[in-house]
Amino acid sequence: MPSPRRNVDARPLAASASSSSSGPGSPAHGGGGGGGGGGGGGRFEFQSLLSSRAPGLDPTCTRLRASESPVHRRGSFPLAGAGPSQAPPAPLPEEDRMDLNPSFLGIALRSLLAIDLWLSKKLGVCAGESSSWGSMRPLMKLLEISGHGIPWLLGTLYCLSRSDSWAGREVLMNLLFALLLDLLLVALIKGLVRRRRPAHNQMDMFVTLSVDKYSFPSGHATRAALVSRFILNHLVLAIPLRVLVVLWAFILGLSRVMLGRHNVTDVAFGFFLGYTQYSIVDYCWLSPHNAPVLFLLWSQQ
Ligand SMILES: CC(C)=CCC/C(C)=C/COP(=O)(O)O
Repeated sequence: MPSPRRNVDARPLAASASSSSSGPGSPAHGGGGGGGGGGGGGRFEFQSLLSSRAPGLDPTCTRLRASESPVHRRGSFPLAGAGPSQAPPAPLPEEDRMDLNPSFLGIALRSLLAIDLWLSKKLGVCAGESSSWGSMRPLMKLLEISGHGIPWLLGTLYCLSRSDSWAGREVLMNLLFALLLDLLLVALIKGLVRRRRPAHNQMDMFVTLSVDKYSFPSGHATRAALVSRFILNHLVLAIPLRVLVVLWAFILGLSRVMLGRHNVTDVAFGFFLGYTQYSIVDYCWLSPHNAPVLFLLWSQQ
């Protein structure tokens, strides 16, 4: 089991350090302050800086435990002068390490993640009854139902059963296909990514699937983007109604974060995915020409 102490696995460096500039007078020499000390005598602090700058050192020296926060890294390793009698410790397993010199992309992603978590927590103002906007929670939950999969699936099936024109049936059949594709893709990605919902979320949602314990991407956001793009492209609506459809999608996405159900990136990616899903549906548009069996079967119902 990894030690709870925030130690950098820099043990191979000890030998190099003894022959280089590090010593009791070196700035890298910690003297035990700041929690880096422990067994094995004196310890070096801030080894990450030292090892990342020292040329020719073993790159494995620049690694630390993966469970540690990068902002709290604090290196420590036995003093070079601790004596050659100490047996060289076994290296940490690869999966228990993390690069101390992450790429620019790594830094950018970590920063984005930190901003995402911070912003999502700030915006989660309806996460509980006692939250600052807790009184708005019932309204947010109503919005949640307006973007839930069940009313959309049942509503589409109902309209399909009532439709008496081929054109109407074609559009509804494609909406049904779009909704099913959305459920499938979201479940697949949620199952693959397995990002937990924010800690401040109360899991009191109306009918969920097992993958809905995960938050990335937001299924409501994908549906909002998909359905609103579908409606705007296939229903002839007056401008105010078109604006209302776009507003509904946007507010539904925002409400996911306000309810504490999602982080901002879950919703942003959900919008992107829903928008893309519509392009897929449009590309594979089902019609009596390319899917005659489907339409014949339905018309015999
Ligand atoms: C049971 C059916 C048919 C759909 C589940 C819909 C649902 C609960 C999606 C989760 O949405 P979020 O990812 O936005 O929380």
